[in-house]
Amino acid sequence: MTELVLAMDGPAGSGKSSVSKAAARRLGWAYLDTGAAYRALGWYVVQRGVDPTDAAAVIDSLPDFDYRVGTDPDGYHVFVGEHDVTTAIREPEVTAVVSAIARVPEVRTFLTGLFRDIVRHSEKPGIVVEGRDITTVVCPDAPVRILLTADEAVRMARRAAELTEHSAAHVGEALRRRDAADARVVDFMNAAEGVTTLDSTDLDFDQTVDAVLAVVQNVVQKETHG
Ligand SMILES: Nc1ncnc2c1ncn2[C@@H]1O[C@H](COP(=O)(O)OP(=O)(O)OP(=O)(O)O)[C@@H](O)[C@H]1O
Ligand SMILES: Nc1ccn([C@@H]2O[C@H](COP(=O)(O)O)[C@@H](O)[C@H]2O)c(=O)n1
Repeated sequence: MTELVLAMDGPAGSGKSSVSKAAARRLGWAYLDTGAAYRALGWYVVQRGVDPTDAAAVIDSLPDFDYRVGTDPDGYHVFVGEHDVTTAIREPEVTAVVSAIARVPEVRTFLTGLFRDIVRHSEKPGIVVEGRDITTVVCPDAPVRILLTADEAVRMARRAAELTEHSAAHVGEALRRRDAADARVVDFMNAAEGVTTLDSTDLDFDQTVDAVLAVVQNVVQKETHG
């Protein structure tokens, strides 16, 4: 049973996945990427020939959505049924439809239940859970809650630096469009009460991971020494 939850939210490209994974590795904790589930559902409905903007049809797909995700930061795999979709869910075709899936309230309720189950059944001493509504909806009582931000231009530059066949302008525009659509559903640009904002604009990757671990350390010390 997991003792400690580190909840992390932030906009696209802020570093949630990579920083959470590295933090989980350093802490010896589990790691849960919640965006992977929204992406996998997007992949699944497209495979079934369902229009991702047809909310009723998407809801009809939920009972057969057989989703499994690894929580080991070193052995991370995403399955839908027998299909390993770890790579496929990162393709631009899936990224383009995921916000339409994520705005359906029934989808959010279904996946939130699934995330809470995974957290409950994790056997590591702690778990890092990252997404858009983890600090506010999925794990609002987590002892450590962080909003990871970075200036939009910096996030775009980091994304553009990744190997891709698309131009920096295209990558940047897609990121901005997705954030705008997602922000209509959940607020991940402003920290809720009690959530620590960590701005990584002027930090490199290792400094950002160190800053996350410092927040965790702080909370653990307070819990231990009162
Ligand atoms: N502080 C940092 N300095 C430099 N590069 C960083 C930093 N944090 C993250 N990165 C890099 O930025 C890119 C985006 O990070 P990542 O994929 O973790 O973001 P994300 O918030 O999970 O994005 P998305 O929501 O789109 O999945 C990656 O290439 C990552 O290595
Ligand atoms: N808690 C979450 C996590 C993700 N989403 C939606 O999924 C998309 C993909 O997320 P990534 O973190 O992999 O980029 C994201 O754009 C959201 O539409 C969500 O709604 N809530």
